[in-house]
Amino acid sequence: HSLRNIDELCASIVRSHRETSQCRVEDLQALRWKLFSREEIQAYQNKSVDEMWQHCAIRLTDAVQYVVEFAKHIPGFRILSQNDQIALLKMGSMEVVLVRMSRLFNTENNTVFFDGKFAGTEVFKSLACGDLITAVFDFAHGMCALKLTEQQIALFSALVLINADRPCLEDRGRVQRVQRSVELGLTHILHRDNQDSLMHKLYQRMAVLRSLCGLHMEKLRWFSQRYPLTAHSLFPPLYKELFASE
Ligand SMILES: CCS(=O)(=O)c1ccc(CC(=O)Nc2ccc(-c3ccc(CC(C)C)c(C#N)c3)c(C(F)(F)F)c2)cc1
Repeated sequence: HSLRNIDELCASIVRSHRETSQCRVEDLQALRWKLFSREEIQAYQNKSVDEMWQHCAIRLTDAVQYVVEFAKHIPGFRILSQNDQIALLKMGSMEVVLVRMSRLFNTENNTVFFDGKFAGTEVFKSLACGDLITAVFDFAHGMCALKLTEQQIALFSALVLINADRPCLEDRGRVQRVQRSVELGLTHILHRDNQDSLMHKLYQRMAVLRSLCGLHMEKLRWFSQRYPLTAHSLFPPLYKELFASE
């Protein structure tokens, strides 16, 4: 890999990240004090479990669709087989959504951008998934503490997605080669920013992400058993395809 290739790789991943972010972080920073009123919070808390799950599944699927677009523009992702692309998205898209979501987190009042305003954990009470929501918020806090730049987040997101350790890959060797080039890109960016020490912290974040998404799948299994009709006929097809473990 000549340096020029790595620079080109980083530039295309950063461009893809910017073009596939549902909204620009600077626009949302202006909204960071736009909180839900007591009545609006009450309305969310009055929703039934399956109503709130369906509402969140739709919001999550919106965010996942942008991650699918991001993946398709990563050089090296496109050259993978269809099956390997699906396998990587099945395991990694939720993780990238959570990395992206942490950019829209206000650590001063512990709120995250959701449905057009900034929501605290109490908004999600009717999901009956307090531990998952707490874990999502804690992860966002941890990510904010690293104060990553958009370029660092772009390369980190690509690395979260292109992970050769994922189960059921057809051509693990090819995924490894793409993963290594993205790793080189991330270390190159961190070195250029004089933040080499961030690399091991980012690997720790990846481990937390994996357990977080494991918890999400566990809750989804619980929910699908309890509310099969909602899970099978009211969830967005992409959500079911990516997260339902059938
Ligand atoms: C700036 C562009 S962007 O970064 O792409 C972007 C652009 C828009 C948004 C808004 C957005 O979609 N926020 C949102 C969506 C769903 C959820 C959520 C809801 C419930 C659950 C639990 C599960 C049982 C369904 C989970 C999980 N796991 C996640 C959340 C938040 F995590 F906060 F609860 C926020 C966020 C980023």
